Amino acid sequence: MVVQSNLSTLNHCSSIETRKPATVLDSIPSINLKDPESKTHIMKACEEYGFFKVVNHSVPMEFIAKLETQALEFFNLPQSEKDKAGPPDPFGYGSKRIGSNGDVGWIEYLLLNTNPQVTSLKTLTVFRENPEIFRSAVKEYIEAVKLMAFEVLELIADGLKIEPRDTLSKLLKDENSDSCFRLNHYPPCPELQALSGRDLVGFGEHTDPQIISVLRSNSTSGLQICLKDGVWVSVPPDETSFFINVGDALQVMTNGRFKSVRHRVLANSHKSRVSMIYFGGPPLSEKIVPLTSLMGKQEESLYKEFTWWEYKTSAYKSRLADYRLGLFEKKTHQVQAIE
Ligand SMILES: C=C1C[C@]23C[C@@]1(O)CC[C@H]2[C@@]12CC[C@H](O)[C@@](C)(C(=O)O1)[C@H]2[C@@H]3C(=O)O
Ligand SMILES: O=C(O)CCC(=O)C(=O)O
Ligand SMILES: [Fe+2]
Repeated sequence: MVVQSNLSTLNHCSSIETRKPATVLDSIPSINLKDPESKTHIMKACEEYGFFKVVNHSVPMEFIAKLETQALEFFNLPQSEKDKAGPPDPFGYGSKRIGSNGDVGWIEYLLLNTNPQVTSLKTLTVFRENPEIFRSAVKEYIEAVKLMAFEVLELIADGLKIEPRDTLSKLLKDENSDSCFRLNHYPPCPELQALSGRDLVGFGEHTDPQIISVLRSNSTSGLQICLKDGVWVSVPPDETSFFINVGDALQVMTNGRFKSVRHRVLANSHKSRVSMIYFGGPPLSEKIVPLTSLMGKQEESLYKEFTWWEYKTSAYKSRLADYRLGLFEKKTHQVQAIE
């Protein structure tokens, strides 16, 4: 990303009016994975926020640090080098444009497929420029984070009293799981101060379409989540912990008991933010339906039946801020919602 130092550059990105300073959410549920009560806390967090922090996890800090160094090494390459790994299709290197439907942000990123059988040519370009070190840093990080995601999904299954307890995690363990991985870099934006009263959007508001996302960032703030009452709150960064987002697919599988969390990232005027996110999705052919054992006797699904492929195809045609699940809700419930 070429960081040009003039205000006209900022006109290409969206800016939003925000209350300054934004409320900082110091009550973010923090789940200690080693706590025997963690499943109860996770349930509350998923129902209240669709979001929580994970501490006392077993992902080695060394893996995290190594990948962050590699990511920065990549993002510090000359623009012409980075462009060789783009444009994203959706995998590969992207700058300022997010997705292919007109969304923009103060960001550059690498989007990678975690399924080694489908590594795209562009991804290979990234690795060829920085051969084995980058590739192995990505691999060891994803492997460790996946284990943590499985553990979290098994605790969720326990909390929901779903049997077997790998009902959810097996969707991510499947060799055909349609998961992906993203390295985001938000360069500092000193001109931001001139946009008095406004904030520059790094990554616009959205929900993640998958089952869960596991996010780790450096110590630069910027992430905000939207609470049930529509208020946006800042999430204090914590470089040693992970943040979990409930995704749209998990909202459907719990028939709306859990809500996917709306979140966004605002640019920072003087510090760069680096984040790494694993998006755990099911195999493309998987039917995304409420889990039978969760449904009450008379309870009906709020959603039409669809496969992950159908949802993902539709999601990737949408704009970031769209309410993607709307197209898959049963009409009767939409009418009820309006009444
Ligand atoms: C604007 C878009 C970018 C996105 C695909 C989409 O059309 C709508 C969903 C977006 C999102 C959000 C979560 C993840 O970052 C992502 C990789 C995903 O699966 O859905 C992105 C997509 C993307 O960047 O291509
Ligand atoms: O970069 C971040 O902290 C969050 C980005 C995000 O929400 C995403 O990539 O889907
Ligand atoms: Fe996201």
